[in-house]
Amino acid sequence: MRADRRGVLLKKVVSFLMTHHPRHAFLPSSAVPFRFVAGASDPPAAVAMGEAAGVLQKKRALRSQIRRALKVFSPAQREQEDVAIQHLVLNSPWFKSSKGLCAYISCEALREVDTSKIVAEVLKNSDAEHGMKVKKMLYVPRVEDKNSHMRMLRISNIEDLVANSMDILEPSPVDADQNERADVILATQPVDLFLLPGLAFDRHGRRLGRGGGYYDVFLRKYEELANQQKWKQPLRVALAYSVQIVDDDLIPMTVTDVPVDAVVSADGVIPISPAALERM
Ligand SMILES: Nc1nc2c(c(=O)[nH]1)N(C=O)[C@@H](CNc1ccc(C(=O)N[C@@H](CCC(=O)O)C(=O)O)cc1)CN2
Ligand SMILES: Nc1ncnc2c1ncn2[C@@H]1O[C@H](COP(=O)(O)OP(=O)(O)OP(=O)(O)O)[C@@H](O)[C@H]1O
Repeated sequence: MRADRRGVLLKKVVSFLMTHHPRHAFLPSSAVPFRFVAGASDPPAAVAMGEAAGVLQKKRALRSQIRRALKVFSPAQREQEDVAIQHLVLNSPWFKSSKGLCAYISCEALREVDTSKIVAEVLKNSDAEHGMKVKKMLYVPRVEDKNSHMRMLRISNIEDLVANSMDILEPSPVDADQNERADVILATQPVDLFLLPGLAFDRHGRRLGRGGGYYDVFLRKYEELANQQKWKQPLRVALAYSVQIVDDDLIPMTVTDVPVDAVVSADGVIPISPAALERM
């Protein structure tokens, strides 16, 4: 196929997906689900992998800007927002009704929105002593290698976590009885909620992570699994301090970047996708 015709065809496909694909139609950017555009030779690999120099530079600059803003963010304000965000999550119907979730274990040094209260609540509810309550499955990240490979492993106790080389708490691959921990990708039951970290977010669902690609790879993999299994897609909910919510034209999105359905900040929940508008 001639290059110009190929371009027109690609534009048509992209335009169709932007208006017809239910999970991504809300995002007016170049973020098209990877599997829809990764044809035999369309588009060129460099574009498909989204690593154009300009994009990389823009992402790096924005990461530095947000890191600086987080550094000067006052501890009192941070604590107030941590309390408000966790309160919003813990009291929301979509969290209360959740049967299984993947959440990050917040790291103080990275100045991430605190998840300790949420994690404690989920673990408390899955404790045998609280057998009357709804038991939620909790999966948390474990970095396996530097090739953007992260697994989400099930924990049932806060003691299941140990600090890794980056000083982030993560589960050991085996539990106290030397049994392999359940991996959410191999689980027979779906999760319905992801609580996501990141550096910057906008009101259209764009998300900028720390640059490892760990979450983008994982989220895409889980999306494919849910489609294969005919499970409902989990809600992707980002937790953000006020200084992490940026204007709409600042976060560049490429085909591998996965948008979020909603953002929770201290000011409230911002539902973005049709799924979020329906469920939140
Ligand atoms: N709490 C938490 N757990 C997580 C993640 C996360 O973002 N937060 N991850 C999500 O991927 C994975 C780990 N990836 C990470 C990627 C970068 C850094 C980090 O320390 N970044 C420094 C800059 C390092 C550098 O570029 O020299 C930073 O962002 O300040 C940490 C974890 C899995 N677990
Ligand atoms: N599904 C994928 N398949 C292959 N490579 C990917 C995929 N998703 C992201 N990557 C690659 O990972 C690298 C980091 O991507 P990016 O800068 O978007 O990460 P991030 O969103 O900041 O990090 P994270 O996803 O961990 O929060 C890039 O080189 C990107 O092309």
